Amino acid sequence: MRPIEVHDLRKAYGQVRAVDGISFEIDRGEVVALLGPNGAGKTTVVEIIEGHRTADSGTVRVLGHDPARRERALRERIGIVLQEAGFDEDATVAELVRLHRDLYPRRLDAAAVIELVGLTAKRSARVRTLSGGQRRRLDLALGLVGDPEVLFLDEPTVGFDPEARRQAWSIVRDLRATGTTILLTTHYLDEAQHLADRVAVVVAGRLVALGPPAELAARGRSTVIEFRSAEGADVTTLPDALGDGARVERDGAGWRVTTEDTTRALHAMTGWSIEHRVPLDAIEVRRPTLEDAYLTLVGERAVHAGADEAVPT
Ligand SMILES: Nc1ncnc2c1ncn2[C@@H]1O[C@H](COP(=O)(O)OP(=O)(O)OP(=O)(O)O)[C@@H](O)[C@H]1O
Repeated sequence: MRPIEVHDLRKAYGQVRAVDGISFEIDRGEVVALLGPNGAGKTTVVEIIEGHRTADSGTVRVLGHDPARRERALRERIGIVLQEAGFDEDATVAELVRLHRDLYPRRLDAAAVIELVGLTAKRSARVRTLSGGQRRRLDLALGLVGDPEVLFLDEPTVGFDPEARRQAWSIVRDLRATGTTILLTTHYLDEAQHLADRVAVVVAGRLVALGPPAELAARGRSTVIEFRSAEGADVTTLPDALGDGARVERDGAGWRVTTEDTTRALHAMTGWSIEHRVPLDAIEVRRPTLEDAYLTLVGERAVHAGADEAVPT
């Protein structure tokens, strides 16, 4: 038995098939990141696994229990770190952590957890005086203090400064090392790349990819060629010059070409550049990252589904 088992999960809201047949399992001590555009169905999947929503069909087991039954015996063994959990604003950080700790049979030391999330200096501060990032650290402390076997993290580092982010990542890695099973949602692909043993990409209620980040990034044999061009340069004829074997996309101040035939693409691009007098400034040829793979996956699915709302985030 694995700590999390999900089989053919389905959930519709009226006509919207929010979750449309999703299956996956997570091993003990494994970190899985759920990725997907806004409205893809991630929250619905996670909340069904947490026992906060009920599925229309399919089976879910968390530590062998059906979470829909909301048994105390299960709740005591899982930790949930939500965004914007409601707190008693007048309580202090230390009071809240201790109160929370008392709900669990397996407990960590409250002061140690406060230290772990970097809130020791704020331990006597009232919740209402905390900054946004400090509240999120408190969320994390409350999720950890019951020493959970399975931990759910909902966009755990939104609003964190870069140092706090690194600190949160290191906490997650330490937890994994002690055998905690972690399911997290994130829109930060670098976070998924750093933390996740496997990423699960959900688009329009379906799982379109599941695997280690490096494996997903290396899927296919494509290469990414990036360049900048002067303000107002006309790049409209470049796709024709490249033909069907390459994709051209705007990327911030520059352009990104994705191709499986690097030599041919570079040849076509330099020829086009000279002919049209558009210099390929800061040209760079690189292996695709998880972000490239994700954008390709989400872009393809959006085209297939005809869903113009499936915009990558
Ligand atoms: N309570 C609800 N009632 C009706 N429709 C809902 C409800 N909850 C979610 N939906 C719809 O189900 C789909 C999936 O929503 P969900 O919140 O699971 O997506 P998500 O991947 O978590 O999105 P985000 O990244 O924006 O948080 C969306 O089309 C959403 O509008």
